[in-house]
Amino acid sequence: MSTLINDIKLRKIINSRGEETVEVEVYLSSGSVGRFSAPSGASVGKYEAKALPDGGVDEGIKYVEDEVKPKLIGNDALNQRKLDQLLKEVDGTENFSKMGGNFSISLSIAFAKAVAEETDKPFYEHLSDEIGYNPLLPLPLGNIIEGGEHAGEGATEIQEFLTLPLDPDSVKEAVLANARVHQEAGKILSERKRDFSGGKGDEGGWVAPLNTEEALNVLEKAKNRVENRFNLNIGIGLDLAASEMWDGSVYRYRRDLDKREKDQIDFIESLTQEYDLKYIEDPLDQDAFDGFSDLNSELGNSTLICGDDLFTTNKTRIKKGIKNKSANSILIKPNQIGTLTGTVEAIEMGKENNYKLVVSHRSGETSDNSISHIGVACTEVIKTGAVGGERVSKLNELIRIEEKTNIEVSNLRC
Ligand SMILES: O=C(O)[C@@H](CO)OP(=O)(O)O
Ligand SMILES: [Mg+2]
Repeated sequence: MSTLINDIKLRKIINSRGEETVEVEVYLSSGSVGRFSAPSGASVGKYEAKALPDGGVDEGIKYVEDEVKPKLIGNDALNQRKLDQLLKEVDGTENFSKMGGNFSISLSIAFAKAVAEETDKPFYEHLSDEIGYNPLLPLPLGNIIEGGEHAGEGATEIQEFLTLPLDPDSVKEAVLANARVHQEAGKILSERKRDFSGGKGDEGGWVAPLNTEEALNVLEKAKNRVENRFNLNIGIGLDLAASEMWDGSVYRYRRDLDKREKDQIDFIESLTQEYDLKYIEDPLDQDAFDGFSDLNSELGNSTLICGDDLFTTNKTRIKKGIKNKSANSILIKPNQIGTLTGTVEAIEMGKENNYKLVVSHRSGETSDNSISHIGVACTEVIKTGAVGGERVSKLNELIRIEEKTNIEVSNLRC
């Protein structure tokens, strides 16, 4: 076995929005190879790593070829922590703005996947051996109706209307359930709206001219049909991506009234009562730690209150959230923090404080399925859409892992 880094290849590819991104391959001297390609967000938190340098993918490739690669060749890929530290030091900025967080995360995950291949383990097994949690298949959050930054002006203001099977017998049953809710919602929308054209948003959710309650009614009807037909228990969730709605004094809605922070909190509490919401992501702006705490203390006993832009997978921000009791759940997006070590540190901090972890895709995805493996190794939930090639590449990987192993599916009895 030889885990010395022998070569690194970088190539420009496109993501699901047709935007340029990077794919990295790390070759070990044994011949084993690890590959990762980075996704990009549309609703980007202001505290995330900068995805690409100002000059885009071409500048990133040149920078990594000239400045980073020579320092990596010859190192042992087993030293994940040391390599990730090296990436930070070479870049030298707080947010990977020189190299681009998409380059650093691609290198970082590709190191780990090369070692996994060399040690003959699936990536999830390599990770869980390193980190020490029992592998479990994460419950999938499916995107059914989509709006906000992921769709046009005519769509809902709220970014994601989601479903979460709560106690499925298998991950396969859960993946199929979300896909069926998506199909049923499509049928309901075609029946009730003449101005629904069948369009979808960046993550495959339906795009329709609905206000928040109308969208939730469609979602509820669709999920009830699937629950009854297949005897399942499916929760409803929202990602409000509220930083995108916040203009500094109010949350802007096109079809509902604009809301000050207190009104936004009341609105979410009343929606939670009416629709029994089980998952609420980014209900408030990314700096509203106190407003998050109010919501968490009201709803946190029976609903996951999840911080995405609030935390940006960053342990300093997560620490602040824990101190303030701002949430009970953390969204994990590896490219927000730029290294696998940073990702694992965020996860560990969450686990130590009994937070639920949700590993997540980005709206501009590639067909890479590494986040499925991160989910199996260390998160209870995975958010990666319900349909669409770049989404199902991750969901189908979970089905494959389930079939090949006796790993059980997570269970959120809430
Ligand atoms: O807000 C989010 O949670 C994500 C993924 O759904 O969107 P984006 O990748 O555009 O940030
Ligand atoms: Mg989000």
